[in-house]
Amino acid sequence: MPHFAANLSMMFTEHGFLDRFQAAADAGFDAVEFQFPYEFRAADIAARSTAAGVEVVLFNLPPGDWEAGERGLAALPGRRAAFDQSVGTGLDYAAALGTKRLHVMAGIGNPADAATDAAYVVSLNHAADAAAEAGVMLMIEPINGRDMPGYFLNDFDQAVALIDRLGRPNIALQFDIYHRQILQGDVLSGLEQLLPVIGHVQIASVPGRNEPGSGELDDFLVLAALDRLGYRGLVGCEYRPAGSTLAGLGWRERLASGS
Ligand SMILES: O=C(O)C(=O)[C@@H](O)CO
Ligand SMILES: [Mg+2]
Repeated sequence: MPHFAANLSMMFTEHGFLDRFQAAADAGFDAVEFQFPYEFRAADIAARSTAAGVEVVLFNLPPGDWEAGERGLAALPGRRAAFDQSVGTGLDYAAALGTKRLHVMAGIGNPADAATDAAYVVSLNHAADAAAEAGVMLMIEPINGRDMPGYFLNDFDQAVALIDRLGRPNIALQFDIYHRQILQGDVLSGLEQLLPVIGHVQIASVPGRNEPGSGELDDFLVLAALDRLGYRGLVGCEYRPAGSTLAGLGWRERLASGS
């Protein structure tokens, strides 16, 4: 059975953010991830994750001005200084929380635009240098255009070609099964082919983005395939519980029992 991390931006939202660490631990998780921790002090988050005994395995770099529509800065030609600053902030939080994986959001932009593509490459190279010094892996994640219209990185082939082109050992693919199924399906072949460049996996049902096992895909078959393929990394539960978080956790027992 894969090693699961509760996504605290989507799960346990019955509690305030800082209380979600203990709630996840009480529900049997020893690892958590979340999207943006930046409205809280890193020291306060570290105190809560340590007290709860959960490892913080992944979060995102600051995404720019979310309210104004920004969804990451890496591919924005005019936002290089802000991107560099976001790398510093993300790495400071990672050091305080003991986190070894950071997701770099690309931003809204046209993948066919040469200046945008060039900005993305320069940004990722810069971030990879800084992250390598800190022993941190950077993740890039294709995101479907229904959830995030106009997102620059919206294709798995595009992401893998970029990882190859950059050739940086600390840049890997965040394979979100939910986005993959919406973007192109063929999930099992994708996992098998891309395993060497996968640094983190996330899961949610499609199309509802709810608990695994509640959508169009046989999520249990996919999770079994991850085991069979030898994936030993984390699987982030990046789903919105259909009801209460605890009531929705029965999928773990169903997975364990194979029913
Ligand atoms: O939307 C997703 O999928 C993510 O992994 C987020 O971190 C991006 O906001
Ligand atoms: Mg994701």
